[in-house]
Amino acid sequence: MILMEDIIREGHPTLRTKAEEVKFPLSEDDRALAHDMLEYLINSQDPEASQKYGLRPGVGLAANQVNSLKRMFALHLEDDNGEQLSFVAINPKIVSHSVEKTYLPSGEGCLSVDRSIPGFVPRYARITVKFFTVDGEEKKLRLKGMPAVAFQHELDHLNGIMFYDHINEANPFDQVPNSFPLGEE
Ligand SMILES: CC(C)(C)[C@H](NC(=O)Nc1cc(F)cc(F)c1)C(=O)N(CC(=O)NO)CC1CCCC1
Ligand SMILES: [Zn+2]
Repeated sequence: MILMEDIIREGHPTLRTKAEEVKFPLSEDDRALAHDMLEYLINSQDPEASQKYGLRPGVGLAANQVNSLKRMFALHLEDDNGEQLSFVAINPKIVSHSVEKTYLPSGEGCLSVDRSIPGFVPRYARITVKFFTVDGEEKKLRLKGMPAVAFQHELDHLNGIMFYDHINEANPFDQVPNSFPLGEE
């Protein structure tokens, strides 16, 4: 299982390296990695397991964060209707997006960043995404709200981008045009 010591922190070069497309059919190692990443999120959100293993509760985890340059990430979070989203996205892409942007009013954090960095992180408010499941099935989803923000945060990791790269240095709480805080659509 993945523990906090397996999650690399900012300064590690892999966080700034672009990950490579995964080939199908997945190797046993790739399947195991995909499983372990989702398992981390589930464990981290389970009070007993997170307490027992000292896991920081997370809603998303990208392969770069466990020092693997494979284009895959796991998401485990509830959507705006309280539906549980739980999947591993392989070779994910944003195929279209809204003009409007949104941002978490409390700013973003990251399992690979052990400090808090104030500021709004502009994200597309609505995205249409495509990715493959571990079994090679192509999925197409339309996301908004927290799932849309998390998908973009994780996809950034696969491209070596950190959330704070998007914060306006001069005015971290700058509200970019055509944007609204999450939850206040
Ligand atoms: C870094 C951490 C703060 C643990 C963050 N959790 C999180 O944002 N939880 C959360 C936020 C809400 F607004 C509502 C809610 F229900 C739960 C997280 O898991 N990540 C995952 C990560 O670091 N992936 O690489 C960072 C988030 C920033 C935006 C989306 C994911
Ligand atoms: Zn992150």
